[in-house]
Amino acid sequence: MGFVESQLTNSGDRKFIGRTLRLRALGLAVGAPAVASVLYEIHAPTWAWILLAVHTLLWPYLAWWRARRSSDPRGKEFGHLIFDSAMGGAWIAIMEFNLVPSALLVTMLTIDKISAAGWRFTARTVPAQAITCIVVSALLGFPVRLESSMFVIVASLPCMFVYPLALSTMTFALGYRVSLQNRQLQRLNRSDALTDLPNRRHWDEAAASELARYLRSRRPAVVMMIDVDNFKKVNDGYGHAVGDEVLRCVSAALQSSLREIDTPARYGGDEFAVLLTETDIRGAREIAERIRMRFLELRGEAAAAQRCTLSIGLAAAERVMVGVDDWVRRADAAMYGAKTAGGDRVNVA
Ligand SMILES: Nc1nc2c(ncn2[C@@H]2O[C@H](COP(=O)(O)OP(=O)(O)OP(=O)(O)O)[C@@H](O)[C@H]2O)c(=O)[nH]1
Repeated sequence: MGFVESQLTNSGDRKFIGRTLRLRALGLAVGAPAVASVLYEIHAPTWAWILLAVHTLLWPYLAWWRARRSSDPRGKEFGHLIFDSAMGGAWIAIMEFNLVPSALLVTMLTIDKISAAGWRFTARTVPAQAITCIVVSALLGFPVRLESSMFVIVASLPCMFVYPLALSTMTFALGYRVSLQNRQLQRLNRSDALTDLPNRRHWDEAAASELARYLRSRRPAVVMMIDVDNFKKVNDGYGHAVGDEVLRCVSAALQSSLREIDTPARYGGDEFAVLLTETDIRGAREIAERIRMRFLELRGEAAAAQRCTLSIGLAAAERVMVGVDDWVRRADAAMYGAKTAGGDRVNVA
């Protein structure tokens, strides 16, 4: 497993465990009064009270400690969830199947498992719950008292309200976090890490829809291809880090010279592309000159020493174009024209 994957898995594990541990502590805190009210009514023996105290106060911390120490915390926590179900079964038997708290316990334990690991895992916990319930009930002589007094119902109220509210709040927070992460991933997928400009894939999509719009409405649009002159010399003479800085300068020159509606992109290596919407060639030439001059101001000493400049080619959208490739090819040819004429200039297809 790679470093990034293992980091993701670790952080996913931590979140999963944090969530199940919080739910366990809360479930036990709100469930304990309901169980205690039944123990009080049936004059339960001391061992039952001690078990309730240990289970409520110590078990959440013990589970947390065991999960933290384990090399497979997620697997450990799945084991703890099965133990929770088993204990649920034991408490139902000890409470002599008192209707309201028993039903609440089964419901809480079931939704808890479904939200943590889905139906398949939940089904696996059922035998544990059923077996402990039967065994403990048999040990106690199968006592059954199905009804619930008002006292027990009132003691069960926190469990009825607090737990579902907490669970739905946590589920919402989880969904919200996932949607934020998805948006972030989408953004990363569409941008270039070095320059923070859109990447080629994003730009190609934008150019394709702009060309379709031009063919329908005839509203002008221009593609600008930009290549850095003598870039290799900066890389070779000063190292890639300085080369990277020059590429960031191109990005800064673009961002400070373009309008909101234009789409710049890192097209690859030291080549950049810009989609200028609602712009004719005359306007595009002005913008290109602005970018060229701005880069000269920003480029830094190393780039200046190596005469690092911009060669820019422009091509307006035309009816004969069959696709974006055609459009880019023309702008590229214009850009090479600028380069062969000495660089540091703007050339129109
Ligand atoms: N620092 C840096 N260099 C890169 C990156 N991507 C590509 N390059 C380098 O950019 C250079 C581009 O090569 P050329 O286009 O031949 O360089 P040039 O000196 O500008 O050549 P002309 O365009 O003919 O002027 C290569 O040396 C690549 O290794 C990058 O992300 N960072």
